[in-house]
Amino acid sequence: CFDKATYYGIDKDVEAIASSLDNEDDLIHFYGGIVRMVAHDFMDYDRNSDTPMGSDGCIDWGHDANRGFWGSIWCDGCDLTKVYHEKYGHLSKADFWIASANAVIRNLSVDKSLDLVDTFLWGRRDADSCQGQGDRIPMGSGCREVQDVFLDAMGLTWRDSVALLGAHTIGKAHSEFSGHDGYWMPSGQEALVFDKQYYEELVMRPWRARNIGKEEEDFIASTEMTHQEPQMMLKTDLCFWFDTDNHYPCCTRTNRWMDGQNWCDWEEKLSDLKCTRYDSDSSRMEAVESVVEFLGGRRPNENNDPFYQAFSTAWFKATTNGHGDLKALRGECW
Ligand code: HEM
Repeated sequence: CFDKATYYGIDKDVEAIASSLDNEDDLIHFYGGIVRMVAHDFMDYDRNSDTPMGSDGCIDWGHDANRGFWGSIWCDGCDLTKVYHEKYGHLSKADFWIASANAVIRNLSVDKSLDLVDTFLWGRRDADSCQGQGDRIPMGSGCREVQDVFLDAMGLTWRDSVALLGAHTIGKAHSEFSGHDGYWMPSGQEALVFDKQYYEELVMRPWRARNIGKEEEDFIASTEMTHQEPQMMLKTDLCFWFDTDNHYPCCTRTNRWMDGQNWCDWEEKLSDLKCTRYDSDSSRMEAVESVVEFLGGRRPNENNDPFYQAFSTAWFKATTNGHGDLKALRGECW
C-alpha cells in the first residue's frame, strides 16, 4: 500500500536531507541529480524493443552516460539510499525515485505550486538487470537524438520533449561527469528554482558554440568571459529554437561587441557563422511553437502555468510508459 501520508513523508525526508547540506553546489547536485536519475530511468524506454525497460529502478551505474549518480545521489552510504532502506524498502526503487523527484520539483517550484501528487501512480516493479540501458540514454548531440529517443522510442511528442527538457532549469553539468560544464541558468540561485526560465534563456541569451570538434560540443553564453561558472546549453536544448543539427558550429547573435571584440569570437571566430532558424514547414516547428507557448505570453511575465501543465502531462507519460497496471495513491493505508 502507498498512501498520501507516505508520499508526503518522502517529500519531507528529501527536504530534510537537502537542509543538511551547507554547500550550494552540493544542494544543486542533490536536487538536480534526483530528477536526472528518474529521467535516466525513463529515457531507456523503447516501445519497439523486446526489452522495453522504462521506469524500473534499474540504471547501469558503471556506464559513462550515467556518471554522476553512484557515489553522490544513490549508493550504500548515500543519504537518500539510507532513507529508502530504513523507511521505504517496501516500495519499489522506481516508485520511490519518482516520488523523491516529485518532492524536488514541488519544493523548487514557484510558491511550491507544482504538486504532482494527483498524477502520481505507483506499483512499478524493479528490474534486477538492464543490460544496454546506458546505450539508450541521449548524450546531447541534437534534435535527431531527441526524435529517436523521445518521439520514436518513447512515443512522446515534440511538445512533451520540450516540456521535459525544461527540467534543465535546475541543476548543473559537471566536467567530471558528462564533460560539459556549467549551469543552464545564469546563477546557482536560479538553478534552484523550477520555473520557465530555461525557455527565456534559450531565446533571449546570446549563445556561441563551445568544445567544437570534441565529444562534448555544446554552447556557452556569449556574455561569458571568465569561464569560472559558465552558463551553458547543450545542442539538444538549443535545437528547440535553432537548427543546430544542420548548422554547427555557430553563434546565435553575431552583432554584439565589447571593446572592439565581437562576442562570437572569444575562442574561435564564429561571427560569420550565425545560427539558423527552422523553415516554417519544418517538422521541428512544433518544438519552436512549444518554446513560445512555455514562455507564457508577452515578456516580461511570471506565467509558469503553460510550462507546469505541459511538464505534468509529459512527466506522467514518461514515468508511466510501458506500465499498464499502476494504481493511484490510497487516502490511507490500514
Ligand atoms: C535529450 C535529453 C537529455 C540530454 C541530452 C541530457 C543531458 C544532460 C547532461 C549532459 C547533464 C549534465 C550531467 C552532469 O555532468 O552532471 C544533465 C543534467 C541534468 N539533466 Fe538532463 N538531459 C536530457 C534530458 C533530461 C530530462 C528529460 C530531465 C528531466 C525531466 C533532465 C534533467 C536533468 C537535471 C535536473 C540535470 C542536473 C543534474 C545535476 O545537477 O547533477 N534531463 N542532462
